[in-house]
Amino acid sequence: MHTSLSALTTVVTVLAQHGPAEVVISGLTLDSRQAGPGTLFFALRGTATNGHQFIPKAVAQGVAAIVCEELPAELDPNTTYVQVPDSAEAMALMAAEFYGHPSRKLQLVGITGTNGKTTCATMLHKLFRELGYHCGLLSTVQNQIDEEVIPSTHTTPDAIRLNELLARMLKVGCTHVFMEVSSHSVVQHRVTGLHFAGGIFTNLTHDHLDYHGTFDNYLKAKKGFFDMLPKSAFALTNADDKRGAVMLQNVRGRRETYSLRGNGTFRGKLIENAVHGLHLEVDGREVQFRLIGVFNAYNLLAIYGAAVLLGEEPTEVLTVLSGLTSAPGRFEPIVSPKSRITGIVDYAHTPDALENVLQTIADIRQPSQQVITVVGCGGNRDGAKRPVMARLAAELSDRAVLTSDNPRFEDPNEILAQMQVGVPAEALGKVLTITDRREAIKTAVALAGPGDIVLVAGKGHETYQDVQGVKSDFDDKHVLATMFDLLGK
Ligand SMILES: CC(=O)N[C@H]1[C@@H](OP(=O)(O)OP(=O)(O)OC[C@H]2O[C@@H](n3ccc(=O)[nH]c3=O)[C@H](O)[C@@H]2O)O[C@H](CO)[C@@H](O)[C@@H]1O[C@H](C)C(=O)N[C@@H](C)C(=O)N[C@H](CCC(=O)O)C(=O)O
Ligand SMILES: Nc1ncnc2c1ncn2[C@@H]1O[C@H](COP(=O)(O)OP(=O)(O)OP(=O)(O)O)[C@@H](O)[C@H]1O
Ligand SMILES: N[C@H](CCC[C@H](N)C(=O)O)C(=O)O
Ligand SMILES: [Mg+2]
Repeated sequence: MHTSLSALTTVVTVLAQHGPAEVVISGLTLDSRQAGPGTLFFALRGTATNGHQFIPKAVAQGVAAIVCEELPAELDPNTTYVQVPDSAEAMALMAAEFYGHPSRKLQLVGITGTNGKTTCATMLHKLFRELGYHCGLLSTVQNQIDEEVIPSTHTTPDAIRLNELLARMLKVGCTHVFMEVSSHSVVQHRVTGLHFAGGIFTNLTHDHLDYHGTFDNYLKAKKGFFDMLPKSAFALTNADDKRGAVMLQNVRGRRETYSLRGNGTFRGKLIENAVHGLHLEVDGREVQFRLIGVFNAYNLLAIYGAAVLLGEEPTEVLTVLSGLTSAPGRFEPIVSPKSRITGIVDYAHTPDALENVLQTIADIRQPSQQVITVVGCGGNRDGAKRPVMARLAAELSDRAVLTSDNPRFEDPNEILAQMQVGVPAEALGKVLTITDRREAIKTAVALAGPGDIVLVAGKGHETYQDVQGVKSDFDDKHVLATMFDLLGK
């Protein structure tokens, strides 16, 4: 792929330009370590470091051009420098142009919200595959082109990777793409310049306050996605969420809502939430689904609403949707062979998700079943979640084992100390703290009697534990199965 630099600079505000005017660009990068001859290097102001300091390195590696906010004191005469007001924004706009605006030729649907993005995106992808379409998926668990799996490193990729993936999807004949839009991606301009056919809002609760500073900023980031939807797009929001209505304020897209309380465009009514699945009435039709939990009733309504807004036939959508399972690591059961202990692996890593999952278990359990919860909180992430999640685990379970979940560059025992602060005095007796996650799961399984429930929360589909930047193999599902076996359960 080749484009002239001048074709790319037409889509951004250029404050100043130095060096050769006519340059051929054969690739884009935001990382000097990937920069080489023919590439256009974007110097981004990061949170850990400043990409501008790597400009000399990129020049030494022979890049064709540089986009930056500040020009270096010394300019290399053979390199073109383009000064812009915002490198991240320019990168997104230029990446969309470089890859030929694939989003304009696809039905691109973005999903934002604190919880439920992966569930909705993955199930929409499965649904549209079953309906006979070629389609793409961009999600926390993995990216997909039809059934081809492309590993993902972020919930929402950076703007270059994003446009590159969309272009690949378009090239192989995809018509629809379902993607998660994280709050980080909105603030960092990863989705700027994309053309969406629709946006979905799931809910907004506590997460990522370390990054956004305040809840209001977090809301603004999510709202920023709805604000960029074009007039032709649908803006589908959860009418039952406190922030659902805010998301629709002043949007250009068509305003649509879903609700379990009877006041949405798409209406659901909960008939039964049982261990074998949800029984719902959706727009007057009774349907049995395989997913469990009231929170999943919301996800199912959002998926159904989006599919109908994309032009699909409601009855057909419900028929297919009723047979689908959720995304990997979302309320995934694994039953021990002898003692029939139900292990549940779930990606609940926010207070709201943990509360919902524990409430769901409370709704479907038999009185004789004890609930034992294993949970930790990630390092280098929002610290304010820690005491709240420990409190919820202690209050809503019969026993809780607090443990580690990707400590990253933090001391795991310090994270655990912050969690313990949240455990109410009267619940201290039922809470254990075991730093090693494998030992914690083993202890929970050892504590479980026949028929009991062991919830292992926080990591879901993840297959690693990140300690000091080193990711070692760790899979909650696998560890649970191993412990069932080891302990003869
Ligand atoms: C906090 C955050 O979002 N950070 C993202 C951000 O990195 P950063 O701002 O820290 O970058 P930096 O390390 O300061 O570097 C600044 C610039 O210098 C460049 N650089 C750096 C070193 C070098 O030798 N040469 C060089 O050119 C870097 O490539 C970068 O362009 O930009 C990078 C490039 O796009 C991302 O990879 C990185 O994601 C980090 C790894 C991350 O963990 N992000 C998480 C928090 C995240 O984005 N999560 C969301 C939401 C999760 C969810 O709830 O689902 C997601 O969408 O995944
Ligand atoms: N609609 C919902 N409301 C509240 N909690 C939910 C909802 N859907 C899923 N959850 C809970 O949140 C967890 C994460 O769900 P999911 O992966 O779909 O969310 P996400 O928004 O993609 O998360 P992330 O921000 O990590 O990408 C699930 O394992 C479940 O515990
Ligand atoms: N997308 C979320 C995932 C958190 C998952 C949890 N296992 C952790 O590592 O904190 C984040 O990056 O904050
Ligand atoms: Mg996700």
